[in-house]
Amino acid sequence: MLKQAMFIHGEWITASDTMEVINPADGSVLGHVPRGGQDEAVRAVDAAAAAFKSWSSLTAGERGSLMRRWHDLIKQHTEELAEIMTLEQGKPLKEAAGEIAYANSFIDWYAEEGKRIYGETIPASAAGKRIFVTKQPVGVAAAITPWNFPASMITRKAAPALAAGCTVVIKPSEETPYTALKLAELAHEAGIPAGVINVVTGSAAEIGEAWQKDSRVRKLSFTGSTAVGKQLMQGAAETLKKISLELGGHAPFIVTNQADLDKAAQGVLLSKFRNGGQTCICANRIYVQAEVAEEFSRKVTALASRLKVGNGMEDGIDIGPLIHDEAARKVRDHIQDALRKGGRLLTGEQPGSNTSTYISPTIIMDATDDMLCMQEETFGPLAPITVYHTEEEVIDRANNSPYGLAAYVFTEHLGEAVRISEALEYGIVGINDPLPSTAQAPFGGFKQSGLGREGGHYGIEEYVEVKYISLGL
Ligand SMILES: NC(=O)C1=CN([C@@H]2O[C@H](COP(=O)(O)OP(=O)(O)OC[C@H]3O[C@@H](n4cnc5c(N)ncnc54)[C@H](O)[C@@H]3O)[C@@H](O)[C@H]2O)C=CC1
Ligand SMILES: O=C(O)[C@H](O)CS(=O)(=O)O
Repeated sequence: MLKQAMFIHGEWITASDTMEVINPADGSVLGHVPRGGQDEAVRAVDAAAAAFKSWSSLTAGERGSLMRRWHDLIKQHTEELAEIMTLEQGKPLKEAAGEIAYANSFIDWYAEEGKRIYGETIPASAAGKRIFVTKQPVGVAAAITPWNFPASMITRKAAPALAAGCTVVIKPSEETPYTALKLAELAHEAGIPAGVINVVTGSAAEIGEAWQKDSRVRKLSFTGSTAVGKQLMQGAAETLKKISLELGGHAPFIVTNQADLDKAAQGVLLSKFRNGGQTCICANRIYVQAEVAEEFSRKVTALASRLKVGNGMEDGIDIGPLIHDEAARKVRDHIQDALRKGGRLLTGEQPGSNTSTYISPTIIMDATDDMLCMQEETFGPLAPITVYHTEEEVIDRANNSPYGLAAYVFTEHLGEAVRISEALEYGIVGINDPLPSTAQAPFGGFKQSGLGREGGHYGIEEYVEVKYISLGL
């Protein structure tokens, strides 16, 4: 089930130098994948460059049909893919199966969208000329992806790339390579030609550097931390690649005194504790209007305290382990800092009570803006709640962040919803919706949360070049 090899030009490549893949549920070794480096990175670009001409020469319909077969195989293998994901990433099986469906929805959507990469004609200002605008695939696209969504962060890049006629080289996170390798195996089984999809495992720095320097790589798409994103952007500048960056977030979650408090409390549960809080768009700062603060905090605490934490392979688990000890340590640091600065623990992790990768959903009331959790992304199951008084105040506090990925506002008042959502400096705003992500909509952030969009017709534009043809008659 777990491929212990890289996938380049339709072949499984092993190596004597390998990297351990750890099961976050118990720290056991799941297997070993090749520690690829510069040579393997270049070999993958060789394969993708060699396959580009034939792949881009297919019609969009022919590429779409092959993508449809890939989609159908992924659907048939959902159970196996979900098990692989839970073993290497930790999320509960039901959530992993949900991610497989979400990942597959990008293949489904872009198998069709490739047929709608329209150009245009423009009335020429000069007599005897005709102006045509066409769109062509950029070429070899490199995708570097994170561990928190091991399937969907790959297909959110590979699907539009393939549909547009590009070929791809993929480096999954060293924490979660097996999901990516299984997706590549199924693509091969679907008949997607050798070299169109290549997966390289190994040294992130070496592989990343090789792809940044390689002029044949015309597009770099990255999902991960803002720090690494900035580094890749600098490297991509050397050969002026097109770049898409989906980076960190620090989402404000606003509950006004006009909110349906049951809906808002459920919204916190879905936004904050999905994937154990290890998502870039989960609620990080909860702002509740003073008049409803106590009632709301009681509701959300009652819901959160019922969530079951444990090994994602077991039935009935709502929150699995965090990805590794370092991630768990950061969450505990945020909890202890908040309590030291006057936060009130409503439910969850008592400081010093636990050092494992399992952290109970934790809610802290009376949060203040000087707390670490109110300034930097926690990436774990901690929900700090702070009170606000006026609409102007909450908009200013919500926007006071270097991040601008997702934000949420819960209110039943239409005018309030429109005013606040328009004033929020975020690329994604959920109004009474804690789960906005979907294949047909543009996902991406303002400020230091990234560049470009993934999903929807915006997402395929990232993989084409616009060509203007001027015809003199
Ligand atoms: N905006 C979004 O959609 C998402 C943002 N993130 C952000 O990423 C962070 C958590 O994910 P991580 O995987 O730990 O992020 P990370 O940035 O450490 O790693 C992401 C990917 O980049 C690779 N990488 C790391 N250093 C590299 C280098 N020097 N050159 C080339 N590749 C390199 C890693 O191997 C991995 O494949 C959080 O900050 C989270 O907010 C994560 C997922 C989605
Ligand atoms: O990496 C992430 O956190 C994802 O982009 C969030 S989502 O697309 O699964 O909502």
